[in-house]
Amino acid sequence: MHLGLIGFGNIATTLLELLPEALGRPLERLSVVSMPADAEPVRSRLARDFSAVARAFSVVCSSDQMEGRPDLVVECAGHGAVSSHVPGLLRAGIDVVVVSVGALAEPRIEAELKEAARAGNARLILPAGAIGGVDLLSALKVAGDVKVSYRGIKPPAAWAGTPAERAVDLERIRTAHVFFSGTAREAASAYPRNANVAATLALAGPGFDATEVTLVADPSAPGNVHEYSVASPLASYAVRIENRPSAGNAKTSVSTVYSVLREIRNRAGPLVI
Ligand SMILES: NC(=O)C1=CN([C@@H]2O[C@H](COP(=O)(O)OP(=O)(O)OC[C@H]3O[C@@H](n4cnc5c(N)ncnc54)[C@H](OP(=O)(O)O)[C@@H]3O)[C@@H](O)[C@H]2O)C=CC1
Ligand SMILES: O=C([O-])CC(=O)C(=O)O
Repeated sequence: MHLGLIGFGNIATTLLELLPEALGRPLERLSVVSMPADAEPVRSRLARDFSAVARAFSVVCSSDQMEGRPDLVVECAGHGAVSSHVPGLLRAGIDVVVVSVGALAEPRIEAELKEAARAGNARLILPAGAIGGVDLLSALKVAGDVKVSYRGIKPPAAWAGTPAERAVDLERIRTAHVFFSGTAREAASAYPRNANVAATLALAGPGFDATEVTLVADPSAPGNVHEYSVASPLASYAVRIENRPSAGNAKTSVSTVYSVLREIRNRAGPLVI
């Protein structure tokens, strides 16, 4: 398999630690798209820590410079990287797993990605990411009248550097504070590194403007907690997930990496589950 990776941060590097054992064999090639200033450090890190991951490596600064044709590309860089890199890959017929799902909250980006996938006969794959139960939601949606309400609860440090800082004194709060209530579109746009799951629920379910979102900073949170409920004429259910944050990024739950790994294993192995 030739795997492309856009981004070389927490998700990408944790994924590379897991890949050799998960796949049981090295990739044919790994192509990494990094920011220009990061290219040399990424090359050194690949040679030092990840030589067992692939038989060949390349590091480029733009997705159209990737050597050969990847079988699959994983975007794990952020909302900006989705609009710069993903439409071109899809138009070229390359399937892409987009982890920064919240980028689709911008209607122009959602339309462009769908148009590009159609034009290239490629698939835009949105992983479940830090949550589960998306399969049932996506199935129920077809029958109509599905309602989704989501609550994202993280320790205060995970909200650092976000607009939550204007509503809450993150360093001093002692109890849980709700600092945002609104739609999934508003949440995904304002919290691009923290509310991608709200976008995933919206896309699998009733859409960005009909998905209710509440965001909470809670010093007692047992990790990054995602709670949501689904009501539909066919079934109703509620989910609560207590995720461990990643060592490399408190905002990102480590299970997100395993969700990406699942997409790759489903692609590389004989069984899809
Ligand atoms: N669907 C889901 O459930 C979840 C989705 N996410 C999404 O995944 C993203 C990545 O998470 P994580 O790995 O923890 O974040 P990190 O910040 O650790 O890593 C992101 C990396 O991507 C790099 N990068 C940014 N823009 C580009 C670009 N245009 N081209 C190439 N590289 C780029 C960054 O470089 P630099 O630091 O130099 O800017 C950084 O090294 C998050 O921003 C979020 O959008 C996260 C968690 C859950
Ligand atoms: O990793 C998580 O817990 C969820 C997250 O950051 C997001 O939805 O963007």
